[in-house]
Amino acid sequence: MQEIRHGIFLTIVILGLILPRLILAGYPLGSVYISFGIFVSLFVDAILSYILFGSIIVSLVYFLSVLSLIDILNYTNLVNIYILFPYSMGLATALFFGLIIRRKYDDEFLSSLKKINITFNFYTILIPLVFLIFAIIIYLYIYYSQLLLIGSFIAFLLLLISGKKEDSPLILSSWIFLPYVMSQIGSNREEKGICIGEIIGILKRASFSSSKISTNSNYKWVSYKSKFYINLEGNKNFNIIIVGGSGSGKSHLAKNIIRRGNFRFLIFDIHGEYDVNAKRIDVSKISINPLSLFGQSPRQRALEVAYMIKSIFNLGSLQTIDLSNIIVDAYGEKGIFEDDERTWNLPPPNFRDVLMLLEKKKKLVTTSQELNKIQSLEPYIYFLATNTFMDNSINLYDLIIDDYVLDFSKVTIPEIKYVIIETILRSILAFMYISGQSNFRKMIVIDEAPFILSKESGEQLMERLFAESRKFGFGFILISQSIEYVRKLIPNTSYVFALNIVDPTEIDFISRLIGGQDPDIFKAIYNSLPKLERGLIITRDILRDEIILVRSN
Ligand SMILES: Nc1ncnc2c1ncn2[C@@H]1O[C@H](COP(=O)(O)OP(=O)(O)OP(=O)(O)O)[C@@H](O)[C@H]1O
Repeated sequence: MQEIRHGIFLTIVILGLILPRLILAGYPLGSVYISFGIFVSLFVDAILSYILFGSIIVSLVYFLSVLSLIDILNYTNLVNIYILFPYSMGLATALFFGLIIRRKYDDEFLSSLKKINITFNFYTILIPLVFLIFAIIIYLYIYYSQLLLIGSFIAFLLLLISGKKEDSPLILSSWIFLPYVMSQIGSNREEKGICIGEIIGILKRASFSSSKISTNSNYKWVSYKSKFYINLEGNKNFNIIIVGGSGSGKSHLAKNIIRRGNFRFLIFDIHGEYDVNAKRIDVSKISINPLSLFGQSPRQRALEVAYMIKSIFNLGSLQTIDLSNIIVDAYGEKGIFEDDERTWNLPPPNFRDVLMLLEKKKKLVTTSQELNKIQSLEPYIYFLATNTFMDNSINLYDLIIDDYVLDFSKVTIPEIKYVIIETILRSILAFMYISGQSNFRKMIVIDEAPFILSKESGEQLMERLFAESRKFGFGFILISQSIEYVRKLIPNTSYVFALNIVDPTEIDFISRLIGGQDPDIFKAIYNSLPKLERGLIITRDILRDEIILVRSN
C-alpha cells in the first residue's frame, strides 16, 4: 500500500541522514567523511525512490523532502548545490536501468493525473484550509522557512485535488509527505452504483508485488483498498458477463448484484440454485405456447419458430422453409392472417394443431415427393406437441413486472428446456418493442448461458437483446464457464468479470480480452487467472482504464 511504501522510504532517508553522523561521531559535521556518507545515502535514496514509486516527478519532489529534512535536522553545512549531485546521479542510474528492464517509460504520477475526479464539498475545503493556516503560522512566526511554507501551500493545493480531507494534517509536514499526497491524487473512486466487493489490487508496472498472486511479469498486483462499485447507469448498456470455472463464485456474484441493485429481476435458474427473495416458478409444472405471436405478424413468428426448431434439430434450409409455411397455414386455420392485423390477437394454434394440419395435408397430397416432405417434419412437430407447449399457463408479461426465479432444475429434456427459454426471451423482446423506450429497470440473469448461445437462433436472439435492450431499460447478466460462447456479445457488454479459470484456451482468450495488446499485461493476467481463490475477480474498470483485482463479498 502507498502508506507503507512512503513510510519505508522516509525511514530509510532519515536513517541515511542520521547514521553517518552517529557512526562518525568524532568528526565535525562538515567533514569529508560525514559528507561522503550522506552523499552515498542520497545516491541510494534516489534509486530507491524510483524503484518504489515509478515516477521521476515523485522522485524529484522527494528531493525537496530530503532538503526539508536536512533543513529540519539543522545540517546547515550540507545545504549547498553539491547535494544535488549524488541524488541526480542516483536518479539517472535508476532511470537508465529502469528503461533497459521495462523497455518503455511510463510515469505513475502522470497516469494518476488522468484519473482526477474532483468533488468539492464544504469539508474537503475547510479542513485543509485550517491546516494551511496552522502551517502559515508555524513557518512564518515559529520556525521561519520560506521553503517549508511553499511546500505546505503546494500540499494544500494537492489535497484539494485529491479530495482526501483525512490527509490534511500532512500539510504541516510541508514537502516531507508531499509525494505521499501526490500519490493519493486520482485514487479516490466514484462511489456510485452497486457495491459488489472490495478492490484489493491494481495491475501496474511495478518492481515488486504486494499481493500473494504472483504474475511473473513486469506488471504486478499492487495493493489497494477501496470498495468496488459497478455503475450500470453510467455505462452504455446494462449488460454483464461473468466467466469462471465450476465453483469459482459466479452465481454468488450474480446473486449479490441482483440483491443489491435497484431493479426488478428475472432469473433463468437452470440448476435451481438461486435462493433469492422472489416469486419462484417450477418450470416443469407450467406450459408455454411457442406459437404465441407476442404482437408480431404470423409469418415473422412462424419463421422464428421454424428457425428455432432448425437450430435444435439441425434441419436443412428447405425443411425449415416448409416448416415455416406449415406454421403460417396453422395460423390461417385459426383465422390469423398476415395482412389483417386485427386477427393477430386471436388465440394462436399450438403444435397439436400443426400436427393435425400435417395429417390433413398428408391426405391431400398427390405425389410421393410431397408426402415425404410432410413426413420428414412430422417427428419434430410430434416431439413439440406435448402438454408443455399447449398454451400459456402463466402470463409472460407478469415475469417482467415482478421479481421471478424460473427454476428449470426439474425440466430434464434439454430441447424442451431450450424451447421454453427461447420463447420467454422472445416474449421479452416483443414486450420491449410494444412498451417502447423506458426508464424501467429489469435485470435478466441467465445461468449456463452456453445452453442458449450454443444454438444459432439463441445466439442471434441474445445478440439482439444485448444490442437493443438498454433503451428499453433492460440489462442481462450472462454466466458462463466458457468465454467461447459469449465472445460475440462482448462489444455490447459493460462489465466482464473473470473468476478462477484453469482451462488454458479460456485463460488465453480472457487474458487477451481484458489485457488488450500489451504482452506484459497479457502475461500477468494469464498467470493470475488460475491462481484466483473463490470469489476473486479480475476485471477492467472502464471508467479509470485500470485492471483490478476484486474480492466479491
Ligand atoms: N465471494 C464469496 N464469498 C463467500 N462464499 C462464496 C463466494 N463466492 C462463492 N462462494 C461460495 O462458494 C460456493 C460456490 O459458489 P458458486 O455456486 O457461486 O460457484 P459457481 O461458479 O456458480 O459454480 P457452478 O459453476 O458450479 O455453478 C457457494 O457455496 C458459494 O456460497
